[in-house]
Amino acid sequence: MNLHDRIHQHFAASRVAQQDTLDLLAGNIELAAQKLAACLLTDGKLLCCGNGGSAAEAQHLSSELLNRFERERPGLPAIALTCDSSTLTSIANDYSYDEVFAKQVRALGHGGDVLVVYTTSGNSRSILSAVTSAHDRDMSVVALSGKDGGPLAPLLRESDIEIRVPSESTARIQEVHLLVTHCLCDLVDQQLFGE
Ligand SMILES: O=C(CO)[C@@H](O)[C@H](O)[C@H](O)[C@H](O)COP(=O)(O)O
Ligand SMILES: [Zn+2]
Repeated sequence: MNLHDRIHQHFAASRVAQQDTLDLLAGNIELAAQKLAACLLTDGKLLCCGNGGSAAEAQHLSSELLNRFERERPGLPAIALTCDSSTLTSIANDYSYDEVFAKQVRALGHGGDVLVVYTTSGNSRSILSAVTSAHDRDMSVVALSGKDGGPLAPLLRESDIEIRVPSESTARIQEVHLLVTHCLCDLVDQQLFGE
């Protein structure tokens, strides 16, 4: 296939992944936005994490909340657990990489906070540990995932929300995660600050 055709193929596949996700998961996205707004309205905060491209997505969400999304409004409390290299390297060095987010969740998380995890596979052990720590702290979880949900899916509780993008492609899942993230930001602003 030539380069031009490959570009068309990428855009077409991304559109399909977006539409499939809308058809399947609009209700879950709405529920997740309601959970995040309820958390923020009761003085809770969001802790966000992911690996690789998903680390960038976690930081994208926290920065839209801490700073602003599309309108002028006060900053909202969200922390990306992916940013402090001293903390990340020391936890990985002294314990294991699997603990890099979980230890921060145990230190920073309180009941009523929400952990937002991004993982395209549901396989990343650092994410599984973070979810277990969040449950230990009486936090609930919003999981943006994909593929078959991996071992993350059965770990989630009834009160958690999974937004599992129906695709097998890491790149496509990440692209849809970003769109879902922007939806969540807009729906949070709408619930907290109105039109
Ligand atoms: O961005 C990409 C590929 O698009 C990669 O960096 C990818 O995020 C990394 O391989 C991650 O470690 C994958 O983790 P996960 O999504 O399976 O939890
Ligand atoms: Zn990527």
